[in-house]
Amino acid sequence: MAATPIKLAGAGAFAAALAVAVSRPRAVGRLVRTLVARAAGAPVYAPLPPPQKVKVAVCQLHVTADKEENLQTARRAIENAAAQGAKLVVLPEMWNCPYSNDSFPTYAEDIEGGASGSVAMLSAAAAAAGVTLVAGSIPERCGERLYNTCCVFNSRGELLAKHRKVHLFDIDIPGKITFKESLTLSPGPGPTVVDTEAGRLGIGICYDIRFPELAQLYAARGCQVLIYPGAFNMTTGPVHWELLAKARAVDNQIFVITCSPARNPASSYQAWGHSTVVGPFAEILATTGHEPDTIVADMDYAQLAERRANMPLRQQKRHDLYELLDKTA
Ligand SMILES: NC(=O)CCC(=O)C(=O)O
Repeated sequence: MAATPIKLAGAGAFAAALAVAVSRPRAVGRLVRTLVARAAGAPVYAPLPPPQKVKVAVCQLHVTADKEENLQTARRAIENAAAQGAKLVVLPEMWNCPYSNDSFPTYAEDIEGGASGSVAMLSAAAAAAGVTLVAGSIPERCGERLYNTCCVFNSRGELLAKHRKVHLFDIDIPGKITFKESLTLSPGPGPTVVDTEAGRLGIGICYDIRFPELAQLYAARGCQVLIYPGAFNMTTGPVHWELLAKARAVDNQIFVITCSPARNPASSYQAWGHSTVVGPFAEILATTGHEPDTIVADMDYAQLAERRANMPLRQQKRHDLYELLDKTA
């Protein structure tokens, strides 16, 4: 006797689930993908935090061959950013050493081992300033390999995540610029999404910005900001640096931050500079030239929903014609 109502309730629930599945196939697809990812042990991200405003400071640092000096410069910049009210602070690519294959092995540090002077300073500085710190990048040594690695700290100085540059900068424009990071560095294993007090961040390093799929993947995972510490050069910088930041922003209707070292005439690699904060309508919120500088911008995450409602690109995508395939979810 007791079995009948249970069976009926089961049939009712099945019918209801079938009705939802038929009327909302995409929602069901998302649910299935989430369950599969969870079963495979992949990280499953919480829904977006409520809209909030975040003041970001982007520190375009003067980088020299003197590592101690670079550490002090970075620490002062973090303090200065916090004094201006920033809750999120961003540093440039390779801020603790000259950007060169000769330097990477010499300046590399073992991040996991905890012996790293740069990481100890960054952790202490983030905690003292009470900021979320996207700490640019430094050369990381891990066993036999070197990586171009960005560490992210919370406001207690805890290391939240590490992004190892996924796309290595190997280019040859004869007579202009030739660089081959792969001579010394290994590519990182995949994308890095970090939930922080300053929002959900997707991290890329410099050349990573040229690959739109990585940015799309971050947007699909609910990132509010894409952050690219980078050191473009005097050939590609003038034509591509701002264009790429705006392109990633407008394609994904998302905030984009780029942070470069300042140009140093004494350096073998001349960085383009021009660190920039871009809004989700591809509008420049803050930018600078090539000198050492800290720029500050207010990001209002409510604008993400607003821009996406005004121009509903996500809903208008033709999923029947093309689809982003996230192989790491
Ligand atoms: N450090 C880099 O990845 C430089 C990338 C760059 O300059 C480019 O044009 O791309």
